Amino acid sequence: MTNQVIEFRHVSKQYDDNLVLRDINFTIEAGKFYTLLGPSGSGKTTILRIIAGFDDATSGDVIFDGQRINDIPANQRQVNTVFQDYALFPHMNVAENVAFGLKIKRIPKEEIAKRVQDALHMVQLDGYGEREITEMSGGQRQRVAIARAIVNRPKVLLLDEALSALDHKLRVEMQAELRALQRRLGITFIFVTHDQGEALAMSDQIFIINDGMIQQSGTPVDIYDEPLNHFVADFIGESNIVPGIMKKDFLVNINGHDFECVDAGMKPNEKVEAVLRPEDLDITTVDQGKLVATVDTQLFRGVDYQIMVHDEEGHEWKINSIHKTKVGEKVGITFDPEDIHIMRYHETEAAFDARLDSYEGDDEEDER
Ligand SMILES: Nc1ncnc2c1ncn2[C@@H]1O[C@H](COP(=O)(O)OP(=O)(O)OP(=O)(O)O)[C@@H](O)[C@H]1O
Repeated sequence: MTNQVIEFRHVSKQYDDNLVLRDINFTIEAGKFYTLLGPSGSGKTTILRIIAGFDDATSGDVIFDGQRINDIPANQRQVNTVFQDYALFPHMNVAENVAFGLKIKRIPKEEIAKRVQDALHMVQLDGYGEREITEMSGGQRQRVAIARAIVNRPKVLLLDEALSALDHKLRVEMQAELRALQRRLGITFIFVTHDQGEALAMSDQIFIINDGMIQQSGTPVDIYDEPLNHFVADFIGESNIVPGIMKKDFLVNINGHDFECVDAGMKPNEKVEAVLRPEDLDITTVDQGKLVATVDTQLFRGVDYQIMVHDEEGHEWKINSIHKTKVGEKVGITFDPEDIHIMRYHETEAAFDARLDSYEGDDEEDER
């Protein structure tokens, strides 16, 4: 038996005729940091709400510590949730906010005082108990919300877009702090975000969700280096995704050119997609290049240049390079065989593409 704490078995969720989760299966182990990552409306919050007991699965089993909990009410589950807006009580001070749930459970006063103090210590708010919520900054309120959740000693802490109300600098600080807190507490965190950088930085394990389905699960490095499909390759990091033909093992044809690669096991002449990350491509001279291209735009970004080029067949490439070019200049593009990542081509991904295009048109404000 593993130290598995939550399992979803064939969980689906339907609102009227809208199927928002489609046969979700996963296991969550004790003591790890998980992230549910996906675009707005993909079903992340619905998964959290089903774990918390705020929503029912339409079908399938939700298992917690080996028991089916579909019919167990939220207040009897060993999970707590930190909401995006923190949901603190403005008329109570910090300690009263943290103590609230324990008072309802009629826990003796002395024990409440001790547990509140411990929880505030965990989130580095020692001595702030008497402060009014209105006197706390955004980052401090975030910590109060976490203290209020961990004071119940849950086995699993659910965090729904918990950092999105913070400005960029504070958000990055809180990412590191949350990660450190999870390690100190040793409990499972399940964190929901649509920010891929946040997910890569914080997680032991990421579940990529789109269209009510898990597209891929794995460590941040696995997902970045070995995206399973077009959606994941496009959603995580930046990429050039180009159609290709796998001529034979270790040889792929892209835009009419043959390139050595490190992938094998496809049928001869199988249609594939090749992913090349901009940071794995570089600019060289025309005669040294594996492809010849013309520079369209160049953007200085401090550490490097982001260069857009088009090759002789007219295909666009994005390249991150420390080498400066000139707009209109003819250059060579280089990369190594291991920089080409081959994915099987799935017809259905045309549908993902269409959805992604409409998603990219939204800005973050519209997503909420
Ligand atoms: N109570 C509800 N009634 C009807 N439809 C709902 C309800 N809650 C969510 N949905 C729908 O379920 C789908 C998934 O929503 P969900 O909130 O899980 O997405 P999400 O990935 O968390 O998105 P976001 O990042 O915007 O919060 C959406 O299409 C949403 O409109």
